[in-house]
Amino acid sequence: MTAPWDDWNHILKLDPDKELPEGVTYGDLCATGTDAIEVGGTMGMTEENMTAVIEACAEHDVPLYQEPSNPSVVVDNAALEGYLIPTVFNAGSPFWITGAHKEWVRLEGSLEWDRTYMEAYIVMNPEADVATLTEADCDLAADDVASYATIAEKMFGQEIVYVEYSGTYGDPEIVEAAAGALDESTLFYGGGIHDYNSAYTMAEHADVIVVGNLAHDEGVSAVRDTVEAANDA
Ligand SMILES: CC(C)=CCC/C(C)=C/CC/C(C)=C/CC/C(C)=C/COP(=O)(O)OP(=O)(O)O
Ligand SMILES: O=P(O)(O)OC[C@@H](O)CO
Ligand SMILES: [Mg+2]
Repeated sequence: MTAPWDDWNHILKLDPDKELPEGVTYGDLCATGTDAIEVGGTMGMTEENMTAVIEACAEHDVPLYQEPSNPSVVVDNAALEGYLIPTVFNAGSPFWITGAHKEWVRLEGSLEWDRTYMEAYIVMNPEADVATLTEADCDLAADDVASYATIAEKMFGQEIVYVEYSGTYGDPEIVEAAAGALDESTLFYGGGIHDYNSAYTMAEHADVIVVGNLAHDEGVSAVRDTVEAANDA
């Protein structure tokens, strides 16, 4: 079975609650060579700001995915290739593992299963909004992370495992341990990637690197450097 992310190296994650640097457009960011755009963030998400970013990226030739942080912000938009739905394996409450998902299905009745995909998150930065919201246990050693990756793949059938350091650069040895634990599943890494070298180091271990804040803080050429590193690694 082939999956959309099989040949991705780089994802650009755009946060609808954040501005772009002066003079930078969504079109410029879509043209950086990134393999896919994920629209999402933890705080400040609304249907309106999600839709605005989706529409701004819609006319550009890059696969577009929504990554909703809760069921109430999921938008139905023809420009979307699909939905990447988080589940947080190290969350403090089952709501962020299965509860939000159950509510989504209960409210919707049925979903577009053929374009709904899961991401098994392991949240590692205790300072990140996603960690506080989900009360994640971030006090994890490399063998803990590797074991979460193993159960995600082998016990829960997750096709994507996502080591998430949102806002800070992670420990490459931990990412390496997660990579070593996976046979089939695709490893996403995100957090603190800010230049060619930081991107290259993580892309040596992860299948796909995710770049977020850099787009909002620095802009196009910095993002392009990370795409180049992801493709080189
Ligand atoms: C069932 C549905 C439709 C949704 C549930 C989705 C779940 C379980 C979400 C929990 C994890 C979460 C909030 C994911 C959002 C994506 C993410 C990790 C964004 C990064 O957020 P940060 O960078 O920490 O936050 P800010 O950018 O808002 O500061
Ligand atoms: O914003 P940064 O730190 O690049 O993190 C990217 C992404 O993993 C956030 O969900
Ligand atoms: Mg963020």
